[in-house]
Amino acid sequence: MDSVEASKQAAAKVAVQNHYPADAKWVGIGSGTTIVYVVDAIKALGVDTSLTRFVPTGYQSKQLITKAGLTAVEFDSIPQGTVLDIAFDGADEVDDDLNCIKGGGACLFQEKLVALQAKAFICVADSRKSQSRLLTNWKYIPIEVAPIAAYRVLNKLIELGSIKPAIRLSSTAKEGPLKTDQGFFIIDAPFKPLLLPSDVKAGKDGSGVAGVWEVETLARKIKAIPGVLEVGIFSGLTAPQAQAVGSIGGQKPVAAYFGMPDGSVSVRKAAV
Ligand SMILES: O=C[C@H](O)[C@H](O)[C@H](O)COP(=O)(O)O
Repeated sequence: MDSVEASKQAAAKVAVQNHYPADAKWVGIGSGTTIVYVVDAIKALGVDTSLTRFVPTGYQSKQLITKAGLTAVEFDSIPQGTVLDIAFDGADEVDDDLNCIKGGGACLFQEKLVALQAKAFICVADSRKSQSRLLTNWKYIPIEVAPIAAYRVLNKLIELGSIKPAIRLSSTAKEGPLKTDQGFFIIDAPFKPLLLPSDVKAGKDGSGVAGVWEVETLARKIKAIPGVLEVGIFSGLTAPQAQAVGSIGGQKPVAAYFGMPDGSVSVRKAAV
């Protein structure tokens, strides 16, 4: 196993040890390469999972759960009003405020539903994903769009300052756009690095002038374009912060675990 994979594995182990509730009834399982180590770590805990239902965030995630001998229940089959005890997922980039970019593997819509439905979302990643501001190392925002609206959305993104947004193509031999689990397209939209609210308070203009945006402002602008199903920015509140203001669900993780090159694990926690 190379050092990046080893760091993902180390982060997954610590995250699961710290957050997996022994009596969990409902657990969200994200998508990507890092989440594989989260499922391994849950199995390694040795707790009784016979009554636990694992909620996938797409095809790959469902296969992962099933192959591990765990019970998968798709999001549209969970009883109305059910709150997941916990949700684990990876990320493409995480900033100082725990805003995330997700969707590098084209699974962002179901991932957002699952994160929003959980009492807490825990992010697990390797050190490359930890950056002070979004779009530092990772260069684009994945956006899931209705195919019929894709070209119009591309133009609206250019109006917002995106630099050469593009419809993501299939990586298989079959030519044409990649299709998500919903049968939608993904547009990858590069933008300049995003600002935090603290940058704006400090006097930086995050209103999109010169194409420079504050993270939540840009997320809302993109989400408001007709034809956009979901945007791969997870921002705003964590679930406990949302609950404190009488709302259900938050998009941001309560904690992000990063596996470091030296084998250690670094944790970034949200303010309560
Ligand atoms: O669409 C994919 C998801 O958002 C993933 O969680 C994200 O891309 C991180 O994936 P990985 O763990 O493979 O870096």
